[in-house]
Amino acid sequence: MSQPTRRIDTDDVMSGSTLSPTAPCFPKYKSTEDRPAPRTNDELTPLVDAHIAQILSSAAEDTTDFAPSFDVTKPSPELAACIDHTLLKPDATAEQIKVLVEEAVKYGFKSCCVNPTHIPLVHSLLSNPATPTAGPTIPCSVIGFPLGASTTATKCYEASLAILDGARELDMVIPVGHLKSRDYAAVHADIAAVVRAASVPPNNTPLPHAAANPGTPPLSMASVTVPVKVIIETSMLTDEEKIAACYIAADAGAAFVKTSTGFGGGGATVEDIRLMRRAVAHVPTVQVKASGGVRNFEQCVAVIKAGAHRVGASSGVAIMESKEGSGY
Ligand SMILES: O=C[C@H](O)COP(=O)(O)O
Repeated sequence: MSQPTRRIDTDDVMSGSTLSPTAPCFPKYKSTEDRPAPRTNDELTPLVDAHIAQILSSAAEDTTDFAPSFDVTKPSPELAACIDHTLLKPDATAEQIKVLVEEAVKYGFKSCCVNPTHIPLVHSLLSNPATPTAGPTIPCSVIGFPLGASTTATKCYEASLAILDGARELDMVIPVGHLKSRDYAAVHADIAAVVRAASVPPNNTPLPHAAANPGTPPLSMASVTVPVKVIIETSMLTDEEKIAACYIAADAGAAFVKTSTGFGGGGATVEDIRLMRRAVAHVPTVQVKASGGVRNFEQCVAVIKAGAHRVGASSGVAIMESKEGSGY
């Protein structure tokens, strides 16, 4: 069943016509031609079904390991650069977020992945000249987390604010129920809208609250395109639904498909990573992120060999230090 037409359209939020005066910072399209055409269920369903059939028909052949471009026999800076150092618990304190940032800087993790409310703190700590930097760690914000069940317009607003606060990657959760209802158009529209919100054109005016946060990046001076990782919550899906979600995410402009929130009763498995890698292989720019339950070095290497380009983990330090003689 298709979702009914919304009273407040996502594009109204994005164009600032609904939420003025705070919304003018949101992306504006120069013309209607700039907007990607929405996908309909009539259009998407046969494409998704054909993709499911194709991927499942050859799944048994898929046992090959990936050969990462770096040595995975021991922890290394290259491994650290694949890890999103994550703290998403609802009771995370500012002190714990500071420790997360210190650890990320020490090991050179790719990002600090936090809830949006902590992005200003993470950004200001990472951009503080007094913080010694071991690597290019960036702030990463989750969106619609952990249920994915907020409206598309809400996710867009949350994404835009997170970017203004300094987020440079976004991990959004899909509307899982819509996927399971086979309302692929609703899932596609949800992802595509957040991807558009994450592409901020030049000459945007920062929100007043952003201006009040020291260290807020000068979005008014430059455009920024923030990669969007799409969390499909594999623990709730059949293999067919995982493939459908990956196909839709890739079509809607995702940079990554990501397994799990870590709050949905399951996490990353080698089998799911192999399946997701294959399900997005037709769009070579789309990568795979393993997250949820990756607790040590061996598990981390296993998902990387299965095809994960990125690993999200609250156990980043244990991953780097759990191997005997790791040197960390
Ligand atoms: O998105 C990342 C996950 O929340 C991390 O889950 P984890 O705590 O099991 O490592």
